[in-house]
Amino acid sequence: SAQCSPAPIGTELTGSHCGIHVLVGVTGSVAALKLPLLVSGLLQIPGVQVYVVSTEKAKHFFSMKDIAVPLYSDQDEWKMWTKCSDPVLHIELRRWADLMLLAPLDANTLGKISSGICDNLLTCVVRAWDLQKPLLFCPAMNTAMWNHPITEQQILHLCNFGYTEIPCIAKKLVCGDEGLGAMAEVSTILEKVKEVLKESNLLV
Ligand SMILES: CC(C)(CO)[C@@H](O)C(=O)NCCC(=O)N/C=C\S
Repeated sequence: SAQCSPAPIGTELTGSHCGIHVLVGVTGSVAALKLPLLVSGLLQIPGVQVYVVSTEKAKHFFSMKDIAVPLYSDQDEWKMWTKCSDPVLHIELRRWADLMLLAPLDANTLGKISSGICDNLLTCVVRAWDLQKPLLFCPAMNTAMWNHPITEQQILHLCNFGYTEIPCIAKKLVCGDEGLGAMAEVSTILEKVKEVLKESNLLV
């Protein structure tokens, strides 16, 4: 589809827009260091435009200068909304997105989403998510966290909402532990996104 300049948030009325809008949610796993790689890979899918929503903790793992697309975080919500007639950022973002990709999804945010906690911009977007739109998530956490029984319970909750898991893989983790908990490879994530975009008739 024709390359169209991304309309700034707040001017987006609901209804059709050109391009495929992918919203990447990034949380505080060390796997967030892969965000620049993931974003540039997504931008190579024809017609895809990317916005990023980051938690505060995630920002420790990448540099904003390595992210060539708009990145929103908690303060943007409050900068944009000062009076009732102002746009609400997490609602504008849910309207803008055709697909949401939570990569990496850390243990903390997995827990919040599975129980409906929405105490920051990212979890508010997810809490308001239109379940007719695809939401993919890539768990990433220390092996000991992964092995705790609550992890499987919470992932099952997300799958029951209709979200798609891109399973973690076994690796020697940066903290030296060996085992499950590493985020899926970026190439795997990109293939899954393309597959889902085709299934949703967003990508030909
Ligand atoms: C960072 C990367 C991608 C390097 O290959 C890999 O180790 C990973 O996904 N780790 C995420 C697991 C994690 O958050 N560990 C936190 C403490 S061990």
